[in-house]
Amino acid sequence: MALSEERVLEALRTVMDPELGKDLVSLGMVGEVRLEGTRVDLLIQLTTPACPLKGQIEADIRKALAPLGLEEVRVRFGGGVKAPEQYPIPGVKHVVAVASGKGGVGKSTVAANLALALSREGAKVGLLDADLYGPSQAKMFGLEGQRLKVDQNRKILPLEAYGIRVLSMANLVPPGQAMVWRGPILHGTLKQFLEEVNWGELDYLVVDLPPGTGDVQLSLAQLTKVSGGVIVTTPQEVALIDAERAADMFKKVQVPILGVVENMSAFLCPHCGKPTPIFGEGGGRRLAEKLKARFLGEIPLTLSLRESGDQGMPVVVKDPEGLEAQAFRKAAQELAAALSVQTFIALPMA
Ligand SMILES: Nc1ncnc2c1ncn2[C@@H]1O[C@H](COP(=O)(O)OP(=O)(O)OP(=O)(O)O)[C@@H](O)[C@H]1O
Repeated sequence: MALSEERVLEALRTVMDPELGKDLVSLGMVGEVRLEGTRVDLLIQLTTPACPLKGQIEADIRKALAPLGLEEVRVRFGGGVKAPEQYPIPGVKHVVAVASGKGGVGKSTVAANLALALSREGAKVGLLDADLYGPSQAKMFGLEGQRLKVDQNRKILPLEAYGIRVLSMANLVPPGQAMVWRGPILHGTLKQFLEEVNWGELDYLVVDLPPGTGDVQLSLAQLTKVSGGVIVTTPQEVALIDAERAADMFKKVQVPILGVVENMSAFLCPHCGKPTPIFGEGGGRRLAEKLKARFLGEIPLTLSLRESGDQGMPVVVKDPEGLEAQAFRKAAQELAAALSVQTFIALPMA
């Protein structure tokens, strides 16, 4: 049988997306097939630009096309499969809310580094610091004291740092000014952050929520479609109980839980590298099992992580090859995978 683009497509129907368990053609991932003689050029649109399985997909494509006897197979990847739903913030494909039950478990640190790790995987990312009571992202990104500007349509422009867009309440009010938020004002402020900001085109808008299960969580879910929530906890029993409450809150407002990140899993000694499980072991994984959610990974407790946050350069940027950055990269890939599963499997296809 002569070579044709149809035959190539037929062969691609046998290649499954490993996470989604459906073939590339039915998922709408085959963007372009260009056959010139015995060479073929393919554009594969990934369901998420931070797809951890590119390598495997490419290998499976090559295997499926081998019987056609092509001389050359070129595979390019894009990040543009259209999600089967329209999202209400213009240009923003996914809103991912990061929550914790208890304060001080490192939620903001995890949100910042996850956002940066997603961006390093090739995604366009924004970070909204919705921790209105104690905004810390401006400091974490070295953006303290910078004022926000507006565009020609009078929309707020987020600040840029390390390749992502960051918006924090800390850039709207003078440092040290006490903030008293009452329900309606808080709701209005969050609404403004979501609707009157020129976020541009984003694959992910990561929202750093205040700790606990309060008004902001509720407002966020009312104001926009949240694709999913991430729960940050330490392995400690008390933190786990509160984390479960944060998860319950997501369920109440119908936000699917994408996964659990365990922070401060074990202290890594900066001298000998020996791990010490200061807050216990395995709690995050157990919580994920209980919630029937994905365990996104463990982030160690290290001096370098604490210092990098205080210095205004998160560890994923400061030491991209270090153990901490690797842990965040893995968690970001798991998160991206969880999000494509829930976008393309849980929701009906368009
Ligand atoms: N894995 C870690 N290793 C070392 N230090 C960490 C780690 N995670 C967070 N920290 C440090 O712990 C402190 C609290 O972290 P962070 O502000 O991220 O917590 P939070 O849960 O967002 O707090 P809040 O409840 O105030 O919003 C910070 O000084 C941060 O640098």
